[in-house]
Amino acid sequence: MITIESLTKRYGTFTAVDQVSFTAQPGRVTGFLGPNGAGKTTTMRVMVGLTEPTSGHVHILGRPFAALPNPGREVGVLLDASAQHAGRTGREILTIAARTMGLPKDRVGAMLDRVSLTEEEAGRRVRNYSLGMRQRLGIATALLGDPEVLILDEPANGLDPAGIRWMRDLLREFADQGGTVLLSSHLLHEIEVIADDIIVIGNGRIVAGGTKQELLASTGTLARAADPAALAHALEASGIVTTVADGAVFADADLPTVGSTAFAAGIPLTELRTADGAGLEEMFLELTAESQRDSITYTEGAVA
Ligand SMILES: Nc1ncnc2c1ncn2[C@@H]1O[C@H](COP(=O)(O)OP(=O)(O)OP(=O)(O)O)[C@@H](O)[C@H]1O
Repeated sequence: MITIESLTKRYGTFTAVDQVSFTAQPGRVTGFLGPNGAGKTTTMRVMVGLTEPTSGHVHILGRPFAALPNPGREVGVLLDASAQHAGRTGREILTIAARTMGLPKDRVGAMLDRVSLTEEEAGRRVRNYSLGMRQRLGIATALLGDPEVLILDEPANGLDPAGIRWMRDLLREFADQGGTVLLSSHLLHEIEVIADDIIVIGNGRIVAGGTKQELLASTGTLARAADPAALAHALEASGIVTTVADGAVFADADLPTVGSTAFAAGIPLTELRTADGAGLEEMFLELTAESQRDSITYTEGAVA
């Protein structure tokens, strides 16, 4: 289990991560989705003690990373697959990591098998690896200590569709055995394919969260008004759960209910339609558009 509470990271006056809170549960794959620069890497670096937070806490298996007795055996981390020593072979990298963690040598061969790197590939220097091979090696390193928790930053980068399916199966198996997986991506489709739970971050703030089924549900209504906050407030006052993303209000209610509630509150709508399961996609597309920073509203109750 990973618990992030009110995490904030500022660089000077710039807030890279703003009051981020969420939980990654054991037995589940949690996807951390956000466009480039949203704050995913910064959040993950704070999780594993590489970046000091401005405020807030992260607990992994109930403790801060630095307080874990043998972090390598408890948390498998892949933050940058290209950061491996280019002059060493894949097998050498794993062997050194295994020695550092006090693991038996046969663990190296087992992990190479697990990530489908052949003998010949394991003997090649990493500088000659494709990005996909580096990701596989990075995942082998993360799995080496047989950890309970995996933290993987963009692990599907560079994998072809078959590679993404392979990773989905590997992470599924890991979670089915009770492990906690947190993986980030800037691609909605990748997260849809791999994750059970999805946390969406935009411009440093969490804008949505829940199970994949909840977030991709084909029910719900998208509405727009000149004052989206007032519309969201009126809907919430009628007991309708809403999420606001850059002017679009996603309401967990049918179209007539949203229309009549807005009408009763005297709020003219500029758009009203069934979300058609596109709520998450639409929200995400808007997040990826530029200059959204100050217009995203975090709605209490929309985040797991
Ligand atoms: N050391 C730093 N100093 C100043 N700004 C930083 C620093 N590290 C990150 N940032 C800024 O914080 C923001 C979040 O960056 P981060 O790398 O966490 O985003 P990300 O979601 O991982 O993006 P990507 O998908 O592009 O990797 C960016 O605007 C980035 O430029």
